[in-house]
Amino acid sequence: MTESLKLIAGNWKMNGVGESLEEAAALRVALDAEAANCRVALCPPATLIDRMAQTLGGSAIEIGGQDCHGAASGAYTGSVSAEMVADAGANLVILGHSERRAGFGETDANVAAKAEAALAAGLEPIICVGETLAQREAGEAVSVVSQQVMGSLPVSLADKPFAVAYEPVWAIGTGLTPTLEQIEEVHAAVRAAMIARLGAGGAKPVILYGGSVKPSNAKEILAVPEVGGALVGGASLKAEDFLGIIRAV
Ligand SMILES: O=C[C@H](O)COP(=O)(O)O
Repeated sequence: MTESLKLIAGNWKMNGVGESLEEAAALRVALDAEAANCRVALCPPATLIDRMAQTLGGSAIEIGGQDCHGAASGAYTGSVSAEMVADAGANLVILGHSERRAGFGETDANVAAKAEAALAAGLEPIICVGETLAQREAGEAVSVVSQQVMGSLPVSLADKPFAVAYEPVWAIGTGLTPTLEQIEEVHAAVRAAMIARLGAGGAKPVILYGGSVKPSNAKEILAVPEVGGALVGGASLKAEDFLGIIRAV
């Protein structure tokens, strides 16, 4: 069981232009006035990291990228390296989100390479895993997620700060969530796989839950054993919604 501070991270996905930073500014004002009982992060599109860093500079709110390339530099048109993400002002980076695994063919090995690159750039990776609906219905959720953890976490993470996010694919953006028992079962399996992969280094990092987290369900989900925070999509786009989740910690 981890003693680490919970982490509430907002993944804006491919949403947001400059004026969206007003939501980040509003979040900052609120959290300047009432300190959060947890770590709080916003992960905007890469184009907004720099301006978000200016908007949030000096506040406790952390900033994450949504992806990075596994190579340090080179002929990879359209890609962004971990060093670029860090240089723009982020200290975290989401890796292996199911939308990248499914839409861009990312494998566990790709994700592990990206995690190595993130570590080299001084970024804290948030490594995502999760089963599809077909895999859950086939009774394979625990085995699929455990294999993703084993394959996506490089052993070099053992003594470094990082997080794993369990996001059932079928719960993302659907309004559906697993039962609390299902969340507890998979989080326990993720923890076991982290320890199997990293030894004692797998015991402490937080395991986030992601998938249709909102102010109305955050409290019960965050109270589940081994749920060390949340990776929030849609409900992170508006400061007031995101604050509702932060206040549930
Ligand atoms: O990264 C965030 C997850 O994909 C969850 O998205 P959601 O909260 O919109 O379901």
